[in-house]
Amino acid sequence: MSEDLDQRAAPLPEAQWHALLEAARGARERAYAPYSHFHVGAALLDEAGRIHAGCNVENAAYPEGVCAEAGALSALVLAGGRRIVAAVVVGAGTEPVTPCGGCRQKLREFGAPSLPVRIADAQGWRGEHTLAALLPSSFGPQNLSTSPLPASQKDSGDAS
Ligand SMILES: O=c1ccn([C@H]2C[C@H](O)[C@@H](CO)O2)c(=O)[nH]1
Ligand SMILES: [Zn+2]
Repeated sequence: MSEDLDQRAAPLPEAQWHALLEAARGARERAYAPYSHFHVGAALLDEAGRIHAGCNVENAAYPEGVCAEAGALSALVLAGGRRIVAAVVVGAGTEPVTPCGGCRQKLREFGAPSLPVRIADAQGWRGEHTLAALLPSSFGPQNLSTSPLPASQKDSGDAS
């Protein structure tokens, strides 16, 4: 196993998970969801150890609404991040909120199949999934000859 894969396999310290949870909860409080009333917050840890948060932003033209994960991803890219190391999504109700299909693909652009995605609600953690479990047999940057990823960061589409 390469050093790169070893690093990704190392579990994230709980203190960092907690910081991500707090960032996602804070973002969720800023959600603009007057139509669904379903407030979501997300936080992403990048390769430099920085946390980027986002909330869902709905629109009177319903399909133009943006998910919390997409907002956090934009913040990560704007800050110069290129890798997602860990992700947290915080929803509202009693059912855990996992990222929608579109967001799973968006996360795949900057996250390895081994990316851990934790789900939480007001009570606390509700589960952890790899991106590979959420998006099996995924299509990612490594599938294109124009992939922006260096060889060391490419890994097979479905490995977790
Ligand atoms: O993982 C999810 C699931 C849903 N939503 C948003 C989209 C919409 O604004 C509202 C209801 O689907 O929740 C997110 O932001 N992230
Ligand atoms: Zn989404």
